[in-house]
Amino acid sequence: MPNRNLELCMMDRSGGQGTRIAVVGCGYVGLVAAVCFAEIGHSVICVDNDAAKIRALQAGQIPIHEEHLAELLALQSSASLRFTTSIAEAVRASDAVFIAVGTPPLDNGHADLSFIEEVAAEISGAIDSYKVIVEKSTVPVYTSDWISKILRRNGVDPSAADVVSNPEFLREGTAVRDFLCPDRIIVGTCSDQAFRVMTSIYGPLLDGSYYRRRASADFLSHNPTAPPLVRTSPASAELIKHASNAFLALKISYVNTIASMCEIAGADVDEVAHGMGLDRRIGQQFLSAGLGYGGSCFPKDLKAFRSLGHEMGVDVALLREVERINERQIDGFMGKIRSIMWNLRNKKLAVLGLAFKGGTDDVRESPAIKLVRQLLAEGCEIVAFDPAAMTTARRVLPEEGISYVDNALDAMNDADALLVLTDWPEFREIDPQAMKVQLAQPIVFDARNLLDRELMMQRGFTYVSIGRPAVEECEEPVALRRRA
Ligand SMILES: NC(=O)C1=CN([C@@H]2O[C@H](COP(=O)(O)OP(=O)(O)OC[C@H]3O[C@@H](n4cnc5c(N)ncnc54)[C@H](O)[C@@H]3O)[C@@H](O)[C@H]2O)C=CC1
Ligand SMILES: O=C(O)[C@H]1O[C@H](OP(=O)(O)OP(=O)(O)OC[C@H]2O[C@@H](n3ccc(=O)[nH]c3=O)[C@H](O)[C@@H]2O)[C@H](O)[C@@H](O)[C@@H]1O
Repeated sequence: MPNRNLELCMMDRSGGQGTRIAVVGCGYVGLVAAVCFAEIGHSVICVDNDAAKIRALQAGQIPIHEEHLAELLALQSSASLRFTTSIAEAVRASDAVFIAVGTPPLDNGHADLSFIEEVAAEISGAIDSYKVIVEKSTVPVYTSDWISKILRRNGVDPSAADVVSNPEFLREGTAVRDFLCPDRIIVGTCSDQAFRVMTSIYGPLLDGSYYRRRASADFLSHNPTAPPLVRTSPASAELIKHASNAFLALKISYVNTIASMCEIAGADVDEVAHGMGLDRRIGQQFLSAGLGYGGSCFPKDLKAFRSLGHEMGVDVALLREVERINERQIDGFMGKIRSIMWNLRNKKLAVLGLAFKGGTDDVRESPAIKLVRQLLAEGCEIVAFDPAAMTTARRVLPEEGISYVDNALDAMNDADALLVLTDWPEFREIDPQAMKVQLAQPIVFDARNLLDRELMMQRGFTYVSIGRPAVEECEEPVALRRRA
């Protein structure tokens, strides 16, 4: 059967001109989207109301740590990608306007949509020809209806703009690859005209031409395949995004519950998760037990989704339980630290990892930051290292009781124990012998099951991880030192 979407997109791209795109919001999503749209052949203008950020971007500096973003930005010409603080200028210069501003949580759990409203109102004033307004930010169902209402209230003729929901599924740390090689592209719209513009924008991915052009690029996944484009109603598209994030969070809380059972049963959660994940209906991904999920999205999106369900009168106790399990992970890990270290006051602890996950400088809702705060409150002395998140961590952590060093081994120097809190792959490469030389006591708490448990056991460490039997040091009694 002919692929109608593909035909449409090939028709649209026959001139090879690309689409004129504006992206509002130069954050983790907006900036990645803007650079990637330019990379696949469009002419992009990216807007932010943070003038310092725009100045940095105009000078070729990337304000976030994201693999491959800088090299991709450097590949774009000033004609294919430019930056401005003016929404009006960007709207006039484009056919599609992507809104990628933040949607942080309000105190009551709902998403704060005031940035979206502000931007929609500003866009309205600049509409001078037909535009597709694309909701890229994660928003509750019916937000696209509200955006349409805002446009109309600000005098935009209904025939002059269509609002489309096109949720984003990229992950920080692998954002470029995720954006360019997505599992699916969701386009929620009732308008055929808007749908044609969207298929044209994603055309180079849908017809595979972009993958052929960049055949050996290391920022693409190995053997990328053209993603399916799924057309839905706007409401379904909005729900797909929230429901996907909630499901992934649910998987993590589920495996963390299984990890607690493994600890009591003397089983190994990594083995259990592997065995479960081989069932294709379950899958291997998002079954890593640990400190729980963090980041700028899962915690806030779960809250927003639950608040929405509650408002709809739907029983969302399942989602509350996912959150409760997640919140308990930090306390559970604190308990493990106490059970080995006894008193925490004046203990010197080396911390590896502050970001909410490996591969990013983002510390928003980072479980590592939450744990460090608790340790500091209990009187520990912390020496921390993170390959990318030290600057962002300094902004949110207290100044007292914590110092930062430039590499992992320096953090361990004379420490009573090592804590691995973020899954940076390079932490896996640290030589256990070198660790042992540095540490005052060979004690390791691995909150991400990153290190090789067998090896740690062979090398005589006291090694505590998640959902795996603890290895108690047995060569000599642990003589925990206290500092004055
Ligand atoms: N961070 C992630 O991995 C993902 C985030 N999302 C969603 O995308 C949205 C954006 O998230 P992030 O990029 O992480 O946020 P962010 O906070 O990194 O970036 C938002 C940007 O919007 C700018 N902004 C705010 N108000 C503005 C205005 N009136 N005019 C122009 N610029 C304005 C801010 O200055 C900031 O640079 C959120 O809804 C989030 O849930 C979706 C998928 C992945
Ligand atoms: O909406 C969003 O913002 C994004 O949220 C997540 O992406 P991200 O938050 O960047 O990172 P993830 O890789 O999903 O990790 C989230 C948290 O879960 C934790 N996690 C992840 C996987 C796992 O198996 N176990 C686990 O504890 C991570 O350490 C991290 O703290 C989703 O994976 C993206 O699809 C989505 O677009």
